[in-house]
Amino acid sequence: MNVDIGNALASVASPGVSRESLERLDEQVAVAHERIEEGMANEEHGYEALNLPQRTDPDEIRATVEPVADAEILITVGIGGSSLGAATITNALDSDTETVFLDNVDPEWVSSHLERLPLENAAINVVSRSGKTAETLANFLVVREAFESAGVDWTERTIVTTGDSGPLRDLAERHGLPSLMVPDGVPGRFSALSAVGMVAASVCGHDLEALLAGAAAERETLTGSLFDCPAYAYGATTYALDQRGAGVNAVMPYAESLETSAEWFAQLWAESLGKDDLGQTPVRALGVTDQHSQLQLYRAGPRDKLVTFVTTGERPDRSIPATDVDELAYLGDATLGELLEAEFEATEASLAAAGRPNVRVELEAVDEYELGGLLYGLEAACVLAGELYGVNTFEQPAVEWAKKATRGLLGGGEFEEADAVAEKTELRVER
Ligand SMILES: O=P(O)(O)OC[C@H]1O[C@](O)(CO)[C@@H](O)[C@@H]1O
Repeated sequence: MNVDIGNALASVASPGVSRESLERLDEQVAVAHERIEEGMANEEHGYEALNLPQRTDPDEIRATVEPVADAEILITVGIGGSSLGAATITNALDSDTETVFLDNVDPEWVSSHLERLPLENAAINVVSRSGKTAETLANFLVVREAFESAGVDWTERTIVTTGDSGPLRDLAERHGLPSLMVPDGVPGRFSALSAVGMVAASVCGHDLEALLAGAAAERETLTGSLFDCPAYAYGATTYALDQRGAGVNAVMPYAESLETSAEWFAQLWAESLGKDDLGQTPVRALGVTDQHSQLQLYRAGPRDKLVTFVTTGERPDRSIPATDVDELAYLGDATLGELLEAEFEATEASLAAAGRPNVRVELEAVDEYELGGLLYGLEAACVLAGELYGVNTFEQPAVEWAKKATRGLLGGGEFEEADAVAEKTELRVER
């Protein structure tokens, strides 16, 4: 990926970061880079994620998924990092395999999928690093029952990716299910380039080697200066802007195929950096659509935002039929792709003209190589930002309270805070 941070400089935007500030910050980037390299060399928890390009084994993944390689439909049961990486990859690329991601326990939504899908042509990709996430296990039990009701032997259609212990590992061993390991030291939101994200990619027929090659090429760009490394330029610029008041980061890919990548980024950024009262709020946006939804706020609302555009280079285009409608004469013989590109450039210029900081993350295409580079590059940017914030990038303790309260409310274990949930303050305004 390439990064253009020009529209985030103080000379054009407020909040903005001066070139001199970035040069001073570059000294911290160099120190942070040393720490990152040390963490990678020592295979330390979290930093290990940046070693995935050489750790992940495509042959092992392909061999494991071979029993379901013919699936016309792949149902992935997981949540957070155990779903979003796989969804980012498979939603970005064309495949003959239909993918469904059950990453919520909305009964109507789960039932609507299971009732419409021909389960005899489907496979189950159940993913959980801990192997005990309530939503994933609950949905898996529901999906398994649906397969049984349809007379389909789920044990012949299920791939498991989990840690070396826990309920899901036990289930895989008990039923002799094909399984893969979630690599040690890799938090879920950093695991897209492991089996966690690549089992689905493999079943969909995508080029695993190209995904890893793109990531490996991005790994090679990690140097001690933000001026030589796109990932560090992005991580350092977002940090510097947050320090100057841009507490919101709206990620706006100009491609439907990359919409899920903004959802994946939201977890990566929020769960890694949102600690000790610090962190930048990710917003999922989409170009051109959110020009008609959120752009008003981005251009004229509070000066508390960075907009991260993601552009995609040349892609298949489609012509717009000629028209005699006078108001549309400006379209001329433009294509849809040319219209989208013009809208992106106009929106980028609109924010710059209004002094609103924005950064362009550029892909050359939407293919496995570029996707691997994007995933890796944004992960490296996040690790750098975490070093600059001084937070523990790779843990997420704040999510545990609600999990324990949920178990308490369902009677699944002693949890004094469950009473606090029951005693919540109310001021109901009823119709
Ligand atoms: O892969 P698991 O263990 O099911 O966890 C799913 C998700 O839940 C979290 O642990 C947060 O609760 C995320 O960090 C993780 O990606």
